[in-house]
This record gives sequence, structure tokens and C-alpha cells, in this order.
Amino acid sequence: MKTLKIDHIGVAVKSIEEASKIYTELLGLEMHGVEEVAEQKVKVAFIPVGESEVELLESTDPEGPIARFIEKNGEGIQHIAFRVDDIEKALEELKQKGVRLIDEKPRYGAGGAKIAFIHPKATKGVLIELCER
Ligand SMILES: C[C@H](C(=O)O)C(=O)SCCNC(=O)CCNC(=O)[C@H](O)C(C)(C)COP(=O)(O)OP(=O)(O)OC[C@H]1O[C@@H](n2cnc3c(N)ncnc32)[C@H](O)[C@@H]1OP(=O)(O)O
Ligand SMILES: [Co+2]
Repeated sequence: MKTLKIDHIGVAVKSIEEASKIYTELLGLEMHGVEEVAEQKVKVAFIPVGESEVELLESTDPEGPIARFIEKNGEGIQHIAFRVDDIEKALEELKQKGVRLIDEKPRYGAGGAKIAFIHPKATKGVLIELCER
């Protein structure tokens, strides 16, 4: 597996509209369009910065992972996504190494990416997303 860069930092927010002002008005960044990813019960918006992005995540379902995260932890950084060259290969390698995976197979991610999550229990408390675009 080749890990190429930090693709994005996922930030759980109650309102993308509200939170985006921090990045646009205060930091002078641009927010790209909002996209719904139904399978993850979220709406997302990307804010490019250098070779990475901030991904604002707003829940579309009170039972979704983002709603649950905010319920327990409040708004804030929810995951780090690493860009990999071959997500299937990466998952295979991690599985061989006995790493606890949330997704054994890639799922649909924003912008048509293939994504998969490693369980935070296996990574000392950081929810890691692998992302192939
Ligand atoms: C689409 C878009 C994209 O990029 O394309 C996305 O990113 S979608 C992004 C949204 N989708 C996802 O996050 C999908 C992957 N996430 C999940 O499956 C779930 O959120 C989960 C399994 C990480 C946690 O599920 P849960 O909240 O029901 O479980 P619990 O609340 O019981 O949490 C189990 C343990 O993990 C810890 N934990 C939970 N969430 C996180 C997190 N974000 N970062 C670090 N630790 C975490 C809890 O503190 C707890 O630890 P302790 O036991 O010590 O208290
Ligand atoms: Co993400």
C-alpha cells in the first residue's frame, strides 16, 4: 500500500452553513458545493487548502455516525482521511496484519471516491479513513 497524503480532515458540525464561515470569512478559503452521501447519513462540503481539504460533515439522520459523534463529543475533528493508491490492496494488507477494520470492502465516498474506515480502537483513538480517488 502507498499512502500518498492527507486527503482531508473530517470535521463534524451541526450546520455546514454556519461552520463554513470560519473557513471562508475568517481564513479566506473557498467552500465547494454540498454533497449528500446517503449511505453515511451525511451532507459534506470540501474546503481545499494546499494539497488537502477540510471536510465539513453535517448529519442527515439522528442515528447517523456524525449525529452520534456530536451527541457524545460535541462538534469537532471526527476523522483523518489518507489518500491511498489502491484501497483494495490497502484493506487486504491491513486485514493480513489483523488490524480491526470497520469496512472490509470500500464504500462510496464523496466525489465518487472509494473509502473505508479503520476502527479507532486499532489506531489509538484516531478514526482513520482510507480514500482512493
Ligand atoms: C462520506 C465522507 C467521505 O469522506 O467521503 C465521510 O467521511 S463519512 C464520515 C462519517 N462516517 C463514519 O464515520 C463511518 C465510520 N464510523 C463508524 O462506523 C462509527 O462512527 C464508529 C464505529 C467509529 C463509532 O461508532 P459509535 O459512535 O456508534 O460507537 P461508540 O460511540 O460506541 O464508539 C466506540 C468507541 O470508539 C470511539 N470513537 C467513536 N467515534 C470516534 C472518532 N470519530 N474518533 C475517535 N474515537 C471514536 C468512542 O469514543 C468509543 O471509545 P470508548 O469505548 O473508549 O468510549
Ligand atoms: Co471523510
